[in-house]
This record gives sequence, structure tokens and C-alpha cells, in this order.
Amino acid sequence: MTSKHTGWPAEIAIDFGTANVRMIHRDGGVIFDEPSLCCLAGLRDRPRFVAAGAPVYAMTDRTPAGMRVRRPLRRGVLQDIEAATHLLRYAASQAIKRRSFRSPRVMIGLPADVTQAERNAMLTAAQDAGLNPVCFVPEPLAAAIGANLEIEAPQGTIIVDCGAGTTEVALLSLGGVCLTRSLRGGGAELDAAIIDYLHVGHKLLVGRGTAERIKYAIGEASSRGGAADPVDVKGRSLVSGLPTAIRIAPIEFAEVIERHAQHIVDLILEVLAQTPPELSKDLLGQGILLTGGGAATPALREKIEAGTGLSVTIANDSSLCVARGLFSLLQGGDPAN
Ligand SMILES: Nc1ncnc2c1ncn2[C@@H]1O[C@H](COP(=O)(O)OP(=O)(O)OP(=O)(O)O)[C@@H](O)[C@H]1O
Repeated sequence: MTSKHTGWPAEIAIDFGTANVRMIHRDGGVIFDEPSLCCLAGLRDRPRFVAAGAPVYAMTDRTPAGMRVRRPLRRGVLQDIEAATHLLRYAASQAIKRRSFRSPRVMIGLPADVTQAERNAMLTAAQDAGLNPVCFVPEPLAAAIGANLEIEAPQGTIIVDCGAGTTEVALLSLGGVCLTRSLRGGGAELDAAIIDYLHVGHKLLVGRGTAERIKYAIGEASSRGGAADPVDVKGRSLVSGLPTAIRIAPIEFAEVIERHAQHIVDLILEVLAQTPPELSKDLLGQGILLTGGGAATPALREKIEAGTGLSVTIANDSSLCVARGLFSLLQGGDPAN
């Protein structure tokens, strides 16, 4: 069936994020969901593919000389076409193992405010990986469809897609994006802020994976009402140079998390200030929907509610909203119709 959003039918769709890449098949749903990582070895001008996706997660920050873990996207933007091509080729080969399709028509989600250069870079990576032809879909639209929002209605809806490298706020109505603002930063920047805090405040050096786990632990503790439970943190002491473990009360990270959430609140306020009055009025009833993996960031919902006066809902399985929306678009429509 032809998708009304793309004009032609696609067999597979890709949600290529800063942290995770998901490949979705028209008949099989999400058939690949792994970290956006690629490991290459050897000469810089002629690198050899070692691994991509999930196996590379454990290699991060642990590679020997001559081997490098590369992240194709940074802050939501494709910055390493070579690594992206390897990762897409690997993802497609894993998917093809389970499905039989050749040179599939592909739909790729991109930030709504993507530049032509960024779009061209993604097109090159996909084509070099043997994925052709390619069409693009705005990610906030896919996220809204995946969250079962009635996007076709003549009614304003605000969606905030909280990814690892981008945070996008989009005002949607009548099946399209009316207004969008994005922050080239997301959950990965919060991880970096946690690393900085431990560095300066505790003279402890930790890696990105540890910082991300601290973030999850704080969120879990506060969701089960145990916000005071200390979090175990392991790393290298900057004073002794030795492996070190310390226990930290989550409250210590409150300021770091607050600063991160305030950037998102400011972005939403920017969109609200430019929203036409009829759509603005709709938001009093509709509220704001959070999607993306970062939607569960501790205290984010409360901070947005306090800053905007609007109700905030976190979508179910928020990190999979874009993938679910792309799946729906592959089938030529959206669940709202
Ligand atoms: N429970 C949680 N609490 C806080 N953050 C979370 C949680 N689960 C996932 N995240 C964060 O969500 C981010 C990944 O979300 P997602 O998969 O939507 O991003 P992405 O699509 O890869 O990135 P982008 O769209 O920005 O390029 C990571 O930064 C991760 O740490």
C-alpha cells in the first residue's frame, strides 16, 4: 500500500538515533534494535570492519590501540558516514537473515528541522549500504503516530521527543508539523553532565556507560519512592589513580538534572510563545506528550508541568514511539485513522 506521507510504498523503515538504531519491517515490526555503534580497526584511510551494534556496546572505552569504536551520529546529526554505512549494512544483513527482500525501499526518520546537508549525508550512507530508494519522514510525526495521537484532527498537539542526542518539540495539527524547535542535545548530554559532576565534586572519573546507569538508578529509586537510597558509583580516583567505589545520595545530582530539564522547559516555552491562539487553546485540554527514551528522565515531567502549567503524559514504551509510528506508516496509514 502507498503511504500517504511518502507517496510510495516502503518495505523497511529505520529509526537511526544517536544512541540506538531500529529497523522495522512492514510485515514483522521491529526486527533490529541495537546501539548505534560501530567498531573499525586498522589504518585510518582503509579501516576494517570489526563489529557493529550490540556487541560493540561492551567494547566501548575498552578497545586496544588500532581499534576504534565510532558513533555515526552526534547530537542527532550524522557525522561519520563511513561508520553509518557499516552499521546500516550490518543491521540490514541481520534483518535480511530473517526476511527475504532485495534492495528494499526504505523510509528513514529524521529530525523535523534537518538541513539539506544532513539529509544528503543520511542518503549517502543508506545508498552506500545498499538501501535504495530512500524517503524521509519527520521523526516527531512518526513519534506522534506511534503514541496513538489523533494527529489528523484539526486540533493542536505538542509532542516532545526526548532522544539521546536531540530533543525536539513539535506542534502538530491536521497530520502535519506546524511548528518545531529542537535542541541538539538530550540524554547523552545529561550523562556528560553527570560525568563532570563526579569529576569536579568527587574527583572520580567514570565512563559514559556508568553515568547512564547512575541516571537510571536515580529514576528507579524516585519512581519507587526511595529517592534517598544511595547509588553505588565505580570509577578511577583522580587523587589516588586507583579503582574506587563510592556511595552517593541521589539528591546530590538534583541540580545537574534540574539544569538539564530546564533546557527542555525553555524549548517548550519557545514553541508555546509562537503557537497560534486557536491551537494554543487546544493545549489546555490536550497537554503535552513526552516520547523518546529520555522521557523517563527523573523529575522531567514535574519540571515541565511546573514551567508550563500544562499536564504532561509520558507515552507507553516511550523509546519505541518513532519505531511504532514508522511501522504504521509502512502500512500506509496511522492508527488514528
Ligand atoms: N529510564 C530512563 N531514564 C532516563 N533516560 C533514559 C531512560 N531510558 C532511556 N533513556 C535515555 O534515552 C536515550 C535514548 O533514547 P532514544 O532511543 O529515544 O534516543 P535515540 O533515538 O537514539 O536518539 P536521537 O533521537 O536523539 O538521535 C539515552 O540517552 C538513554 O540514556
